[in-house]
Amino acid sequence: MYISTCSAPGKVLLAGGYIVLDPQYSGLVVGLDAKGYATTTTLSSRQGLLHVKSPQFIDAEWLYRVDWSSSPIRVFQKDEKQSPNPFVQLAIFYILNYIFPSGKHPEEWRDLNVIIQVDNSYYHQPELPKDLHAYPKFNFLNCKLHEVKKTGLGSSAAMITSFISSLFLTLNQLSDKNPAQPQLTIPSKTIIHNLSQIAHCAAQGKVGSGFDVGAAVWGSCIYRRFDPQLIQHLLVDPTHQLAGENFSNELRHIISKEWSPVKPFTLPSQYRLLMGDVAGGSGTPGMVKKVQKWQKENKADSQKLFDDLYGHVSTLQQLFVSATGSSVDLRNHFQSIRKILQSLTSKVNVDIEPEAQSKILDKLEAIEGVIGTGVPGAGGFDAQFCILQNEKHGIEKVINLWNSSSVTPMQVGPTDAGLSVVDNLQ
Ligand SMILES: Nc1ncnc2c1ncn2[C@@H]1O[C@H](COP(=O)(O)OP(=O)(O)OP(=O)(O)O)[C@@H](O)[C@H]1O
Ligand SMILES: C[C@@](O)(CCOP(=O)(O)O)CC(=O)O
Repeated sequence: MYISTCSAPGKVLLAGGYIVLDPQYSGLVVGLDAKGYATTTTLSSRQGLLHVKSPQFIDAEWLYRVDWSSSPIRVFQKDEKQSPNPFVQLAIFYILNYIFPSGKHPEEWRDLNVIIQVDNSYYHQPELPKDLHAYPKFNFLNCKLHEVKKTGLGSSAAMITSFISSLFLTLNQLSDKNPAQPQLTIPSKTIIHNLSQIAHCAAQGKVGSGFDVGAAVWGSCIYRRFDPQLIQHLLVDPTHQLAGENFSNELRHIISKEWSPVKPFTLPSQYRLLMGDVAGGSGTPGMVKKVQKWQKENKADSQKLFDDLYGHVSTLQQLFVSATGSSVDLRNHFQSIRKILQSLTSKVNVDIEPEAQSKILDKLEAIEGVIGTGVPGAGGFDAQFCILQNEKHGIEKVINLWNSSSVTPMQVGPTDAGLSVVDNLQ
């Protein structure tokens, strides 16, 4: 029996929302120590079955059957009544077609059991009962997956990346005559990154910037989008998974390339990143659509606004990376970014920095030691971020302000580590 657990970090796009969709610009992404985990165990049967379970939710269990007779291999949900999970189904589709390009039922195949777990910070948690000191590491949320309130840390990217990674390691162990301890090397991480990006785009039905998958594999980074044309022809729909005869070869060809290298990034240790959950969440795809429509209709105005925005985002990146920026410089750029996003909010008429969030962010900025605040990524009602000097006094003031503003301070911090093998998941 083989068993492997992988973990992938969550993300916060501190600066670069919307512009990061265009490869001429880049975004500043911090990886978070809130992680998604997947544990794959081999079974003794070999019927072409994969049993996947997400025990933090009601009815989150899926049984898949592999159809080895078609080319490419297809993956069907056995119980039609169970609500589909295209992210999981397509992750299986892409990894199997990558590992078994010949399409024949492989001799070494063993049925698989996969458990998905994610850290509590990904989801808004109910208030802690008085008699409980803390929730268990993977709290049972007593609701269905589609009903949960997300905080915006990138659950689907962390899930899909850790899932593909643990399947990748287990299937390689099965194929290997002398299997060693599973390890993630840079080339294997590149393969897992590329497979995860394709599966994630196919499940979302569109090619996003992919910074969340980038952070899930590489951790904190300066992220530049890959060319969407690279993968467009490899996106299949979750239900039929129809593709040409040569699909697996094309997939392997594209997967083996390095698409767009990320630059690693570390938040300097004199600063602290805090996150506050506003129990909202936001509909990123709808917001992106509205911004893109406005862009098309207002070419000159939007070009200027995006260029101005990137001016501040790229200077921030340089100041952080070179460690040359004074806190006053950093603060000025963070404030300018907020101003531009506020102007985008009113031009597009979409809540990128909603008034309710602005009020709290303004108060945060008035606290001594705070250098930057905002609603990350697409904005809206996702959790707020606050970067400040790593000093007890200021941190306490931020926490007190959040507590008195119905914002819940979150138990998350930055991590530079990306995708990892976990030896002992408690
Ligand atoms: N714990 C989980 N178990 C199984 N599937 C999950 C889990 N978390 C996320 N998913 C899959 O990802 C989908 C959510 O994807 P969606 O793109 O809406 O979230 P997201 O944008 O990553 O969230 P966030 O707001 O955290 O960035 C779910 O419908 C499900 O298919
Ligand atoms: C608006 C956008 O640039 C960022 C979305 O970030 P988030 O999912 O809100 O963290 C979209 C994208 O990059 O795919």
